[in-house]
Amino acid sequence: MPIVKNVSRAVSQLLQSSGCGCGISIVPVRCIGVSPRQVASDASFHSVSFSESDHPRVLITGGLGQLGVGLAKLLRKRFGKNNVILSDIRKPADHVFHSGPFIYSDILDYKNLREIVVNNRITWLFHYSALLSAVGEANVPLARAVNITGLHNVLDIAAEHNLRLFVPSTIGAFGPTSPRDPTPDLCIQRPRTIYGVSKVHAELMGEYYHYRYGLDFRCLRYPGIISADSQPGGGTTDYAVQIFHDAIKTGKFQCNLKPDTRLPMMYIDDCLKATLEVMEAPAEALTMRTYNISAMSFTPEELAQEVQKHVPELQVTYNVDEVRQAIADSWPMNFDDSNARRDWGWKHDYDLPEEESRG
Ligand SMILES: NC(=O)C1=CN([C@@H]2O[C@H](COP(=O)(O)OP(=O)(O)OC[C@H]3O[C@@H](n4cnc5c(N)ncnc54)[C@H](O)[C@@H]3O)[C@@H](O)[C@H]2O)C=CC1
Ligand SMILES: CC(=O)[C@H](N)C(=O)O
Repeated sequence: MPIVKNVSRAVSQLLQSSGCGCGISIVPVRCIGVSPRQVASDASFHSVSFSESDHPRVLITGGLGQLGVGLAKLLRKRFGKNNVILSDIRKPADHVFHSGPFIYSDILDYKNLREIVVNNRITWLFHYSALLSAVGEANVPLARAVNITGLHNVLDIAAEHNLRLFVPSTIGAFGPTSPRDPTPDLCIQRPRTIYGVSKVHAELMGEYYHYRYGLDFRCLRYPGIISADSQPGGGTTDYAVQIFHDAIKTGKFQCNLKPDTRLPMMYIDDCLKATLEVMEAPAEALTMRTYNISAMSFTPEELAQEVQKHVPELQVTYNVDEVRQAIADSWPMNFDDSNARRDWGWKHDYDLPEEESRG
């Protein structure tokens, strides 16, 4: 039986790692011989399998965002510090730079990305670069370039060099015409953000490359991720991270979603655990290449109440951002992840207590 810790535990852990000193010590394939860019449409493909006895050599793109540094830490623990390279177009903080290999990589630069993969003998690629939902709506051309053109570069390089490729998708890959409570793996997907459209595109392209070229593509649709020691990158679910920082720093939090907006959420440790597990799952266990994963679902009001148990003086007000609210209202409220649980044994560790899990 998995240990299901309730969200209070997660909240308390989040608050502790945020650095607050209040009473409760809250411190707040197969492979193709040539690139799909060069391949003739009638080409046949052969299989070259990745040697499982070796540690993978890992590259993480977009690794300086909310999730990448934590992923690198987890993977380095498992595969060794020097086998995991973080990359981004931003300058790393000192502690990140000194924690293991870091390299500049712009995913829009195909040749540079290919050079990094070849020179470092990369075998697994975690493609985290993206513009998230809210920032994507504020700059659609850039989001289209990074999320779609960048993905094409990554797919081609992964197929050409026989990489195992992980690309995260999101609850944002669904839209107002999808069933929202719960949302199954296979259903109507007509998102209304460039972010969502680009993620549906990524799911379909990855699956197509899998069937067409034998690319070992693996994809999880993440819920909103909550974390304490990393900042969110401009998404609709950012409030659920910001509340911890504000609770510690100012004791005041202004929420940009309505108090009763229910969205699927997950604690970062569960998210990173699932990511490693699906990458390590034997290929024959995977009946699909894109899976929903789920842990808990809550509203801003419910989360605020939970945080107030630890920081009773926290004042919460609501100032709704219409763009984010419209996005949230079109996203799933609860996620059905039964396929992930059946196929590769997914289990979350952090949850809401039963009686609080539904409004
Ligand atoms: N954080 C969350 O709640 C969720 C995240 N995801 C997905 O997980 C992945 C990682 O998410 P986060 O870390 O939260 O994102 P983030 O927005 O915090 O970080 C994305 C990173 O991509 C980098 N980037 C932007 N343009 C780039 C380029 N041209 N070349 C290379 N890097 C570039 C940015 O510098 C940034 O560090 C994304 O693909 C996101 O869609 C999915 C669902 C939920
Ligand atoms: C759920 C996501 O994909 C992301 N956090 C966002 O809100 O855009």
